[in-house]
Amino acid sequence: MTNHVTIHKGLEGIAVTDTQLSLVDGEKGHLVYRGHWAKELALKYTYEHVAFLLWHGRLPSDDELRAFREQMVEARFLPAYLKAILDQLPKNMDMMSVLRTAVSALGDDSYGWPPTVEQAMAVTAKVPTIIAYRYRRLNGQEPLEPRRDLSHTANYLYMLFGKEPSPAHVSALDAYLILTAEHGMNASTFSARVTTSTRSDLISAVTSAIGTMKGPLHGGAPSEVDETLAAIGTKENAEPYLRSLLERGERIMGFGHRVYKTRDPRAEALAVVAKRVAGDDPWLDLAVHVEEVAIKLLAEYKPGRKLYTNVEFYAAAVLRAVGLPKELYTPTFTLSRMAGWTAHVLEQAADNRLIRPQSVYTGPMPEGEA
Ligand SMILES: CC(=O)SCCNC(=O)CCNC(=O)[C@H](O)C(C)(C)COP(=O)(O)OP(=O)(O)OC[C@H]1O[C@@H](n2cnc3c(N)ncnc32)[C@H](O)[C@@H]1OP(=O)(O)O
Ligand SMILES: O=C([O-])CC(=O)C(=O)O
Repeated sequence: MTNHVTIHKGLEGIAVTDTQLSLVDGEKGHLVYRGHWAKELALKYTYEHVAFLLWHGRLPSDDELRAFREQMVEARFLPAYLKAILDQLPKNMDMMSVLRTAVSALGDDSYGWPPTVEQAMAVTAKVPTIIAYRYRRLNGQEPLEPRRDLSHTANYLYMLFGKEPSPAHVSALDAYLILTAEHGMNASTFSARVTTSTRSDLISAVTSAIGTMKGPLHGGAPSEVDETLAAIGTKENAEPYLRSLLERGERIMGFGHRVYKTRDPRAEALAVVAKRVAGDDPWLDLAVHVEEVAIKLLAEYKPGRKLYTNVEFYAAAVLRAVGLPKELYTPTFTLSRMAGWTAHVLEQAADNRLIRPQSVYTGPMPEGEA
């Protein structure tokens, strides 16, 4: 019977659920969160507004936002046992593995089934504190407690660098966190939904998602964009460098997308944010040139594949401009996607069906009758 099953490797083009959370239109290059253009949300609102929107289905009133912020602030602090775990982890464990472990360790019995908005908020609020705690320890600095008077985004930068960030840096990072908060059935969100579909808890779902986010074909790309630019070094070297990469059959990080067959609308928006926050950085000037050359060469080497800039290319530019080191690019992407993953967990749980696709066995059969 399985012989008649069609195989869809990578589940390309297969819809596994309906969703109220986001529309990713790959042909038109549109991204909508619950009836709002993501790029407009990024210009007008804060991360807290968008988390509320994703979890509750509408933007908050002023009073609701105030109460919501207070709850998020209360949830930012790490329990002592988690700090002790973080202190025990080996120094050579990368930040995504640290996050996966620390988030998993939060999973006490307050995270029982069914998942709730309170649970989503409790873990989302702690992720910046976990990253900053570990970052400062690794750099030989005393970790800082969260500040109650700062927004989610400003407090993250404060806990990392020990000084209140400039409004320009906060609004640039908010724009990035909003633009990457949610993105349909991407690989890590799918992981979260598969885990939830077994009626496992929210912490387990987020832990699955973090493991999936880590890979260089998904959330791991922006630090590799940084490395590519560093290796290119000068505008003159862009074409020979990228050509030799493509000749060797390698991929140019920050380009191509499973859904977008045009420029990713988030790349469009982040290029504007990057220009605003890092206008005279020669790195950005080089990035704009590299983008132009990469698109030209991808059309030459991969005709008809429609490979354009994805979110990760200018994500690297914005994250660098606000002072983040490249080992924090993917963890910061993870921090933003917490709102999207947990919103999907809530949506999956509300109308659950076990996700269990088929596979086609191609191995040998045992000899003799069954
Ligand atoms: C937040 C995010 O996850 S955004 C994506 C971040 N990832 C990256 O930037 C990594 C680089 N990009 C890629 O690897 C891919 O474009 C992906 C994984 C994002 C999407 O890949 P898929 O939908 O599976 O596309 P697929 O692998 O089928 O690629 C189609 C063709 O284009 C090529 N291609 C795709 N992206 C690239 C790239 N960045 N550089 C060079 N060639 C590429 C493939 O080699 C393939 O060529 P072929 O048909 O000759 O074999
Ligand atoms: O949608 C995808 O496949 C990857 C992506 O851009 C994201 O998760 O933001």
